[in-house]
Amino acid sequence: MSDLSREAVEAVDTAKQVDDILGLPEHLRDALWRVESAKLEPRDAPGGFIVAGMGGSAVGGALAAAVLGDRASRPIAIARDYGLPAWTTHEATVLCSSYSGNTEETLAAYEAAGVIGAQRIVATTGGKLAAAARADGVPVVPLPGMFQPRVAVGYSLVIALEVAALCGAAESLHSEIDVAAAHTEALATEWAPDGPEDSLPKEIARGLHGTIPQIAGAGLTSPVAYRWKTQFNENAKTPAFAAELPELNHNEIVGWQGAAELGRFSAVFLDDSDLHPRVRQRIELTRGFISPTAASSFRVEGRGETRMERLVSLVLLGDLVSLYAAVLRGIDPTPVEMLDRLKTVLAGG
Ligand SMILES: O=P(O)(O)OC[C@H]1O[C@@H](O)[C@@H](O)[C@@H](O)[C@@H]1O
Repeated sequence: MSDLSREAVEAVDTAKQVDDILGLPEHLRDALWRVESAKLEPRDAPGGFIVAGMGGSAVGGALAAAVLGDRASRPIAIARDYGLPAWTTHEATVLCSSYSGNTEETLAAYEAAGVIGAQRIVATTGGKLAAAARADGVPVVPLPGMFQPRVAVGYSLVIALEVAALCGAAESLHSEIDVAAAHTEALATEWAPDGPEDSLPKEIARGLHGTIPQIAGAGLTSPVAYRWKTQFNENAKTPAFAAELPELNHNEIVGWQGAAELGRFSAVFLDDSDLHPRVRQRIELTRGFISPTAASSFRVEGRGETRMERLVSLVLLGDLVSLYAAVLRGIDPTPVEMLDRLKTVLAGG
């Protein structure tokens, strides 16, 4: 059962999530247009830039901070909680990002930003967040309403980048985003179900099948590793873990000694040409050290010239690997029953 053709994918992917994932290049372009159309007023924010959100909406902020790297000129923080960092002042800009507009942590952070008097900007399809923003006169970047929240990662990434530029936290990457969208299109074709049966995401999905993957990133690829982990959780419905280099060389590497006794664990190292040379050396060495106890391991490098291209290529790759992993398990990647159950219980209490 290792068929990952279009027919095999459609047999389990009832909601056609695969086509939404493959729409990433278009999402990047559409997000640029949506920010432009929202006509946000540039406002210098010496207090830094905070992205408040959860899941796919938060990871867009983390990916944006990674793409910017040392092109950021002010602190950029991600708030995945009911509140904001203790240092937040009225001089900060807070982007409240929630696809549904109904995520309670993000709604609480939105309120907290209002109490502090920080500049607020909202990105959402609607829900309570849009209603609150409307009532408060807070500008909204409207999102298209036909996706699973986690599929809208291209939107949350680009909107965070654009708002970072508008509030003086970083230079504008507008043209870099545009070029990256075109670059990603070619990858989407190559890696789609209709593409070759031995394409990179299909090969990785087959290699990880039946294992618990640990995804390791560093620098640019750290938040991408986390994205892969969460996509494995939500799409493939398996445990998965993310770790960072060089930190994992100071603890986690030792744990691999016991890996084979406890189960089938695999590793994916997300490499990038721009990483510190010693980190790149550590990736290769770590992969060699863990190979006796790892069920499988992969080292993949982002494709493209710019940081944006390379990061987006790895996001797309991880999204497709997680989807193909679901197909290999014979399950529909779209529903997230555990999350829905938890939300129902929380709503009752
Ligand atoms: O972007 P919103 O709608 O706030 O969702 C944030 C997160 O919520 C979770 O419960 C899941 O649905 C995730 O896939 C999603 O990324």
